[in-house]
Amino acid sequence: MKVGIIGATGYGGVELYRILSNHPHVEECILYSSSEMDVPYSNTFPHLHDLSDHILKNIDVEDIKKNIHVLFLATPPGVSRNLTPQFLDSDVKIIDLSGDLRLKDRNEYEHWYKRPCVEDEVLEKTVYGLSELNKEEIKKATLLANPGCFPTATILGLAPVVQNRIIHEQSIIVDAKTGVSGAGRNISQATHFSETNENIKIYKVHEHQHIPEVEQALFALNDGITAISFNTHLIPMTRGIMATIYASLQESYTTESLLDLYKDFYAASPFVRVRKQDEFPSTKEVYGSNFCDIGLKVDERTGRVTIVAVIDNLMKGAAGQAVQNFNLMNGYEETTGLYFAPIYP
Ligand SMILES: NC(=O)C1=CN([C@@H]2O[C@H](COP(=O)(O)OP(=O)(O)OC[C@H]3O[C@@H](n4cnc5c(N)ncnc54)[C@H](OP(=O)(O)O)[C@@H]3O)[C@@H](O)[C@H]2O)C=CC1
Ligand SMILES: CC(=O)N[C@@H](CCC(=O)OP(=O)(O)O)C(=O)O
Repeated sequence: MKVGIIGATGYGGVELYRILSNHPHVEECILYSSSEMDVPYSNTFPHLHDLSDHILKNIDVEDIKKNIHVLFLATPPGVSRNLTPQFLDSDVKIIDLSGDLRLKDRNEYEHWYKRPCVEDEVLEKTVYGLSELNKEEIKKATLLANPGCFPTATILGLAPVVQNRIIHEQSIIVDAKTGVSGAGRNISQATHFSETNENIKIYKVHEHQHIPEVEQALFALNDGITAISFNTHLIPMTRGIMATIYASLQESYTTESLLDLYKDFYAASPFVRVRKQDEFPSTKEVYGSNFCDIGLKVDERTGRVTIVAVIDNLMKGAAGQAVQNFNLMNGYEETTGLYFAPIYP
């Protein structure tokens, strides 16, 4: 299998390379850049010195069509919208890590991403790639939208109680935190060391582009879902997302019964680990891995449940999940090249 990565010089791209260069079914990994051509990849990433002899290639669509079986787009929003349609007449399977193809309603995309949406033909062919909810569809996909980092943690944290109508659909509040690598490799004032170190900042208040993605996925599980409250915070760490989720219970449930429900719901999902009673996951416990760990506790005083879901934004939130989808799309075991322990401490 020959794979290509466009955006290989970014954080999502180099994480894809880390996994795919050790994947047993990948014979060749070709790396593309729109800004650095014909130079060794290890010039951009010296930590790959002696490990990679790859030379960055120019993005030539016709050449990719001839040489690549699966193409990963680890590119900023707006790039896939232009590139993906050019592959519709080919056999190349596309896995897009950006938000360009995730929303089925083009008006929602244009509202939240503030740019024109891809054409309908592309949206219709695209499968949303959260394997814990739609594995069979993913197996048949040729065009795949890899979920966003916050939506991955939030949807996995909520799916069992939403689908089983255990919570009041209008009561969902998501308080999410992310490490700085979620903003990509480009330098900006918001991610500058002096702005992030010893600091915590809320951002995109009520305006985060992941809100419609979470609502779209939850609505597919339960048509009573309306608008959710969802906010994000930037905190001084490199990797990791924690979504702390609050919702009101329709009836009284014990923590134990909800944990059992989650364990059943995710019994066939190798990358979701439901924690024991009174054990809550931290981001370090999934660092560098493709796991999503979930803990929860019922608050009997308020009739609400607190659910905590953690992921590594570059793994289960991006590259790891993209390879999980790659495995399913190509008939490999879902865990191939991905089932390893987090880096700890
Ligand atoms: N970082 C994260 O945790 C997550 C990111 N994502 C999404 O994944 C995508 C990649 O994110 P991330 O790796 O963090 O971003 P980065 O900014 O780190 O990297 C993006 C790469 O895209 C390439 N690029 C930029 N413009 C173009 C263009 N016009 N055509 C082709 N390539 C281009 C650049 O490489 P070059 O200049 O060499 O072409 C750059 O290295 C984004 O859409 C992001 O929203 C999703 C989930 C989590
Ligand atoms: C820290 C930080 O800025 N994180 C980004 C993550 C977004 C992302 O990954 O973009 P997609 O829309 O392609 O999923 C954010 O909150 O917007």
